[in-house]
Amino acid sequence: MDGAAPEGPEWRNRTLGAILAGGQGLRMGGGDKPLRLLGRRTLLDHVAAALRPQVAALLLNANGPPARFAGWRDAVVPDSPPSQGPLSGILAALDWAAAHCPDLPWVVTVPGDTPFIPADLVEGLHAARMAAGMPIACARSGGQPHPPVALWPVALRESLRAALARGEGGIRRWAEPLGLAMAEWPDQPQDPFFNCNTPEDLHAAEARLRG
Ligand SMILES: Nc1nc2c(ncn2[C@@H]2O[C@H](COP(=O)(O)OP(=O)(O)OP(=O)(O)O)[C@@H](O)[C@H]2O)c(=O)[nH]1
Repeated sequence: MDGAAPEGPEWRNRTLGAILAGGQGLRMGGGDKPLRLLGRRTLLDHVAAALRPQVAALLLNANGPPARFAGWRDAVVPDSPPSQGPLSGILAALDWAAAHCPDLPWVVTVPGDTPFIPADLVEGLHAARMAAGMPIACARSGGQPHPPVALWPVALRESLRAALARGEGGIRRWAEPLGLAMAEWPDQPQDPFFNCNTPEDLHAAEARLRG
């Protein structure tokens, strides 16, 4: 899809990271879930610290006034309305990559509430889609897929736009017919894709952080 396949760390130079923070966070009590504190840092800071070394550039997909992310040093990119869940954020990231980063044909998305993502996430997703000969790769742990944690070719953005225009909002409903490879990580002793949906999840993550 993107010509010759670079090896190993070179994927970093071909991939944009996008942190998805466009949801309402209702189970957490509403507001910006990624701005909740986990230890001394926000969830967003944890995700960014883990993802930034793996990508050439980073953006934050969030809706509403960007001023609340005042400390965020990279782009804040809203959905193109109407928002239809995480796929709208994925499309916003693909469009931003096409407009601003012509050298980056790939986007990796990670939700802003998933603070323990693996250090080899981007490499593992590229390896999985190449091994399967498929255009998209999604993270899986303990047999459980995590569709918002995935690798997307920028070239698929018109297909995604058309799916959203048809009102097809599910990630797997759109991605599976195109070819969705699974990249597996162990979920033991701890799941790297644990996400914080509720205050109780946040307490569990704090206990995990303390070791
Ligand atoms: N861009 C965008 N992202 C969304 C939207 N809805 C959910 N997401 C993102 O999709 C991922 C998974 O979302 P959930 O945790 O299920 O939803 P949430 O709105 O964050 O939380 P709840 O309201 O508690 O369900 C998170 O990264 C969300 O930020 C949306 O309408 N637009």
